Amino acid sequence: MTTLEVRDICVRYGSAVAVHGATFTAPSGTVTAVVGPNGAGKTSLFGAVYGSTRATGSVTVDGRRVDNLPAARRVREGFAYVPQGRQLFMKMSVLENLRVGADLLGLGKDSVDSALDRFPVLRERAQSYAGVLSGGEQQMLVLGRALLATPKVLLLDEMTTGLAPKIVGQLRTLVTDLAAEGVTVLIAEPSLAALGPIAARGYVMQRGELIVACDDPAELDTAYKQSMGVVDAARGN
Ligand SMILES: Nc1ncnc2c1ncn2[C@@H]1O[C@H](COP(=O)(O)OP(=O)(O)OP(=O)(O)O)[C@@H](O)[C@H]1O
Repeated sequence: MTTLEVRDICVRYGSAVAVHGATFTAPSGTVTAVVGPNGAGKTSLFGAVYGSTRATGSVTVDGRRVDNLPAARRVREGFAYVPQGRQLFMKMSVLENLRVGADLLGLGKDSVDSALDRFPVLRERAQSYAGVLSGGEQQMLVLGRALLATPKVLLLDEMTTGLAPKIVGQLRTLVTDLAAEGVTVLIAEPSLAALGPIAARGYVMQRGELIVACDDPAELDTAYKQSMGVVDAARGN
């Protein structure tokens, strides 16, 4: 069981501060949400946790510091990241995309078979180019690739953007299942509506800071709307 502890993360791009002293905890077996508008700093924060974005502060998994490790080493420590924008090899087949991912991670054929077991639609389309898949199928392929190494900590950046409600429902079920299997899931979305009820807890991010922490999805939704000025802070509706 993996608890992720993130303390005092700062990300700077030149003189601009994108993340300012972000501190949070993500326990295993739960989905922890980070919600905030575009430009709030969610992607920069996730990059800092995964190790692909230069940052200061500490990242600890089950008491072990990993912030001194580059992203490639954090992958070996059980981190996986699904970035925004589905970065796939569009002119390679589904199978080739998974095989390349497995090769990069030094994993065998079994890992590819397990990924295809989890996503039957990808098995059906194994020989299709990634570029001809629907948006939902592409997102499943990116997720399948991220799951090849059976991660302990899974970072999902705007997983549902632009997808049909049916696909969003399937992805929510998958994420809930992964958390139930003990994966520490961290998910960034511009609003809670996309997540539905799957996040047991979460944080509101605004202008580079985590401004509210909530242990309850309804509370998080209200806090987010209040932070955006959508509801009256005093009345909470
Ligand atoms: N590589 C970069 N160089 C300079 N500034 C950047 C870079 N990446 C992000 N920023 C800036 O940092 C701030 C936070 O961006 P970030 O992408 O982390 O936010 P976000 O909440 O993920 O937004 P979005 O949902 O639009 O991706 C923004 O002002 C953005 O313009």
